[in-house]
Order: sequence, then C-alpha cells, then structure tokens
Amino acid sequence: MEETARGVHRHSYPDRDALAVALAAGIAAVLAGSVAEKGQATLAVSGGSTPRKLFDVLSRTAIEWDRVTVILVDERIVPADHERANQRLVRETLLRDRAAKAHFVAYETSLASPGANAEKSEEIFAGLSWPIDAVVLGMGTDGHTASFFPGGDRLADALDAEHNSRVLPMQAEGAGETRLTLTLPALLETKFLALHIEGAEKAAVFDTALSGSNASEIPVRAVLYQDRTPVHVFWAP
Ligand SMILES: O=C(O)[C@H](O)[C@@H](O)[C@H](O)[C@H](O)COP(=O)(O)O
Repeated sequence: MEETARGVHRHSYPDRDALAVALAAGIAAVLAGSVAEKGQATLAVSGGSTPRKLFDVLSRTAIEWDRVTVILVDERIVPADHERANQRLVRETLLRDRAAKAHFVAYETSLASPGANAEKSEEIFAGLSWPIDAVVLGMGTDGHTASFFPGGDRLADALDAEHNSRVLPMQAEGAGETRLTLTLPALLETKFLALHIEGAEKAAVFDTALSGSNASEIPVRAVLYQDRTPVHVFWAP
C-alpha cells in the first residue's frame, strides 16, 4: 500500500503579516490552555530568518509569559552572542515587550565537543516539563527541518521514533556549523505542531516532500509521515 501523509492540515494566508498574526493567535491559545490546565507552558521555536515577524507579533501578544518557558528546536554551535546563534535571535526578537517575562532555556554550546554539548543540553532540558505544549518548525529549501539535514551524521538516530535522547548533535554539509537538535520523538510529543514556511520555493519543496516518503532524502517527511501528532502547515507567499 502506498504511504500517504495523514494529519497534514494546510493553512494558507495572503501575506506574511496575516500568517504571523494567525500563527501567534494559535500559539497563544495553546499556551493559555496549558497554563490553565497545569499552571505553566512550554513553547519550542525555530531559528533561521522566517520566524522574525512571528516573534515580533508574539512578543506583543497578551500571554501569561511569566508562566511560559521558551526553548529552541535546534541551535548552531556558536557563541551565544554570535550573529548565527538562534538564541541571539530569540533573545533579541521574541523575549522583549510582553514576552520579556518568559523563561528562556538555552542549549549548552560552550563545551569542547558536540557530544559534550548535546549531553549537557539533554541534562538541562530534562528539567523542563514535557511534553512541549507547542512546537513551531521551519523548513530549509533542502527539505531539512529542525537540524534534520539530508546527509546528517546523526540523521537516522534523530528520526528514530524510539530514540531515548531528546537532544543530539548533528553535522552535515548543508548545515554550516555543527548543530544541536531536538529529536523527532521529543518534538512529536507536543499538543500543537506547526510547520511555518513562506514563499513559492518552499511551497514547491513542501509539495515534493508530500509526494514521497523517503525521509533520509527529504527529512521534513519524517514530520509529515507520522501518525502521532497532526501537523499544521502555515504558508504565505
Ligand atoms: O537553525 C535553523 O536554521 C533552524 O531552526 C532551521 O531548521 C530553520 O527553521 C530552517 O533552516 C529554515 O530557515 P530559514 O527560515 O532561514 O529559511
């Protein structure tokens, strides 16, 4: 039987501002529900360039931010204030205005080896409340999401649904610097899983991703072809 991507819901918007407002509203609703239910909530966001507008809207959204913990789905192993550090992006564009009160938990990136950074990050993240309530993924034009890069040295482990690590290091030609990433099972445990993509080029990559199920070729397929958590795809031109 041919495998199909089940539970993929597409939400398309006329422009990127409208998308940011809608996605921020969805995230806010999920976080409010979790705060009401258990007194706190966890949000995992992506780095890269796409989330800037979303972070701007979110930072001004009325959420009980002092009860929210923010983490990243992946991080580049660079100093915390490096221009390519995802944590710098989050600190500068999300953790301000109303969201200045959120708790941010960063990956460890200062140790000597990728493995040591991953182990320490795993330890740090073990202290969070799991599952993560809301996850916002991005996607590269090579079909990577989080740091699940085609050809990544730990890709098979990161996509292994039964893997017991939440954080793994990842090296790949297309990745630039070595990365740290949450694993697929850690991401899929969530209540709200969004894939945020913009532009015609990424729409074409997404359609290609949906047209087959080999995740080692196009890793975002691992998120699309699973039956644990529905995926909400937010797209604007
Ligand atoms: O650290 C990162 O780079 C990411 O978290 C990554 O998975 C990102 O979401 C995509 O690469 C899309 O990046 P752009 O938004 O810059 O296209």
